[in-house]
Amino acid sequence: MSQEHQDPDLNALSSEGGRIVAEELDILRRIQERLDREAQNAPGQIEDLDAQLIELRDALAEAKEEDQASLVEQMHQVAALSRTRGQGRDAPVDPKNPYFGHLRLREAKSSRQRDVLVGKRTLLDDGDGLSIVDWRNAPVSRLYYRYEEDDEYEEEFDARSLEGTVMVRRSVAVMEASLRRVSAPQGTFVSDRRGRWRDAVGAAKPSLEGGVGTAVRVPQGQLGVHDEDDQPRADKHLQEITALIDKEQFNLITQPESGIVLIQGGAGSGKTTVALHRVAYLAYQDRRRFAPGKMLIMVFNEALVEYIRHVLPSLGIDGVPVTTYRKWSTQLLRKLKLRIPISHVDGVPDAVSRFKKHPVVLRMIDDRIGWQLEEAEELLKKRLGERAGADAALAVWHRNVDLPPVVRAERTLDQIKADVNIPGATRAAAETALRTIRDDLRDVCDDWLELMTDGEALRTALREYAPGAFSDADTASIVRWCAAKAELDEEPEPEEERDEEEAEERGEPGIDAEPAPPRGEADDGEDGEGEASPPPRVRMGHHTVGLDPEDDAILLRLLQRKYGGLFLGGKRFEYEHIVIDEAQDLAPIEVRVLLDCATDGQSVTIAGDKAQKMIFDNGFVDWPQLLGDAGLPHVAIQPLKITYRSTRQVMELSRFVLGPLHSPEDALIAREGAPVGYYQFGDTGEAVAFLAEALRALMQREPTASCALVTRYPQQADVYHDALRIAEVPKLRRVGRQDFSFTPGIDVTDVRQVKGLEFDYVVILDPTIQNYPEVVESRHLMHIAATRAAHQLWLVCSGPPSRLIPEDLIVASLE
Ligand SMILES: Nc1ncnc2c1ncn2[C@@H]1O[C@H](COP(=O)(O)OP(=O)(O)OP(=O)(O)O)[C@@H](O)[C@H]1O
Repeated sequence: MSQEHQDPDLNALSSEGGRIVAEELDILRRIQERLDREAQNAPGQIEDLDAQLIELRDALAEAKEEDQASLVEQMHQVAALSRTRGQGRDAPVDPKNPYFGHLRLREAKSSRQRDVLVGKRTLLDDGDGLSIVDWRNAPVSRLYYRYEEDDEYEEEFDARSLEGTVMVRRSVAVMEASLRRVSAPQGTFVSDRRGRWRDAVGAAKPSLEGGVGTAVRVPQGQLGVHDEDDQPRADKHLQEITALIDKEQFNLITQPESGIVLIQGGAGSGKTTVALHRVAYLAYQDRRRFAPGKMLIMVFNEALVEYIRHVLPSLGIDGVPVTTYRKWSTQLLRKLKLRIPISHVDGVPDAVSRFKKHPVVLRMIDDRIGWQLEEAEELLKKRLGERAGADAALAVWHRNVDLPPVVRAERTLDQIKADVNIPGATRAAAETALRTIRDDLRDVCDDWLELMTDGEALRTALREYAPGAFSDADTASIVRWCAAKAELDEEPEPEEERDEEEAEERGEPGIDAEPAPPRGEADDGEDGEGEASPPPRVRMGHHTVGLDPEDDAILLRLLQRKYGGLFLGGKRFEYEHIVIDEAQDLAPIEVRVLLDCATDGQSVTIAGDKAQKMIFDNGFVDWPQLLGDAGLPHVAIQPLKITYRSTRQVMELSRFVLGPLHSPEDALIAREGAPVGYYQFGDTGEAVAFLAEALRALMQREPTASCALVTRYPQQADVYHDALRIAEVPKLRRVGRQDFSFTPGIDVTDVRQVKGLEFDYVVILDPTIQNYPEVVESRHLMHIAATRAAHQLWLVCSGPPSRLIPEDLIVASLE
């Protein structure tokens, strides 16, 4: 593997720069020679890691104290390597891009120096003092992410403390086997393709000290800030940026595996990136527990599914399902085979949707279960009457108080059946009562119907639990809409028809799982009933009744509360880790359902930003309140403070747009960039002419750029798209249904489509007073649109401008 075709030319560097780059070139050469050697000598041969471990352990037993720490660390690496072996994750180090970080450590006890490189795979030290550690191998990589050059470090390795000094800490970029950039505290040095090195002045990386450097100079009216040598990357999916992870991000990624980690941060601060790295980190720590199929990444919309999915393989977590709540809940409910057909109706009135997402529903469910249990007990007492042994039978029921209701009924039934001390007649009476109780408790469809259709109970709950949240008109609309579902006709339909219909609903061939008897339901044979036959499907006249989309979570929650979890094929349906991205847009009940799908220990990562709310009827106000409503009042919030995506200029505008919704105490840390452009026109035609020219020029100058033209409403996007197409703007796409291609070009879309995504350039079309009035919703929406821009933002307005736009920006444009 040769480093460069030509010898590197370091003449343009200072002597210190030259020394640093020469050192890095030498290290890369040594690593590449070793990889070459290993590839030639032992293709496919796997080191005997166990033997190495034993050898190291023996050496440790005899080692002098000053040598122990480094032996322990080596053991750690070998152990890590052997853990990942055979899992398809032991791919060799990629010689084209073997590592991205370099540490030189001097150990306190031995004063010995070693070079530790940080990459995506492990390469053990073969005696020349050079090794590569996997970034996920936390005790070692922590030194890289947490310490600066010249820092003294002290870290625990397997209960031993490792102390020393970080002599060198540099990040390096190796591309196609060539060293192209070295960032050190002394400076950043870059090389062109021909190996000519120079100092990079004003590196663009923002830091906590504040984004320094000068704004990019772009001629007025020109869209695009890149020159020929510095084109944006062509793949517009979320990038793998492990090399760039900062200390705070790393701390979040490496939080202990159990418990909830809440990642809050402004737009573009890396929340999604951190959440995905955390998944990769966990998978590395315990590959069996955190196997891809046992984790779940829940995102806001289909575009985000697509945006994120591509980065999973490079993080080593290919195969982790990425989905949206709606898709997940619908598929799950279908698999659970309730007697309600799981198909959704549109056009739910706003008040109904708001009600069904409101935490009041969680309270209503709890209340209902509470009085169901009271009624159950009454029934049991009544049936037992004054019989001998009635108290003993009741005591069994009481003993099981902590069990989920259905399980409680079943367990009590089983125990009483087996209890020979209770007289036979009493047992028989208890059994009959408990079967009735159990069957009543099991039927969550009934629960759902009654919860949603009992007008009086609804009114009382709204009054009591959400005073002021719903007007009388809202309440009337909720009761009316829900009551329509009370007219359900419970005629069972013929078996055949049901199967056909179900297959049609799914739009996919068979669902693998058998009808899932929730726990305890199947093993009931002894009492002569066997498995319950599926209850009748609910139909209204001849039409199958559709659920409101919000009903999914209600049904799932009912199942969880009744059965103590969701059960498929007799097995608990749960995940070892769940990521919830954009959590501010989920309802507390949805979050609650997800949290209860996590295994014990609740390993969950929640990411979100309250400034990027898009769903305004879910009752979200703030994290403590969401988590409190979802039953988790005490989760620490660790905000990310650095903006990586957008420039300071974009962020300043975005904060202005947020107005009172933005906390002024948050410092703005972002790199410098081009000024935000505001262009005012008399009508759309004029705006289109101006835009067409700018966009044609952009695509010619920067063919790999991505640009989003964002309107407030879809119809407006149609108008602009058609006009720009006629004006022959190249690579123009109308994106209306989340179907972004994540390739260079111009996407004309509306603001609701772009959430969570990133574009090189964003143009907000017609930020007028009508489109963005001074209300909370517009503030959030315009903020989301603006913060999608990585490099430059324009506002192109053909009407009276919104008050959310700073006055001086508008005035300046007129001068
Ligand atoms: N430490 C970092 N160094 C450089 N770039 C970073 C860093 N962390 C994140 N980024 C980049 O910043 C951009 C935004 O990241 P990401 O989408 O994860 O942020 P987010 O907080 O989820 O954004 P939003 O809330 O706006 O959707 C991405 O391009 C990502 O690669």
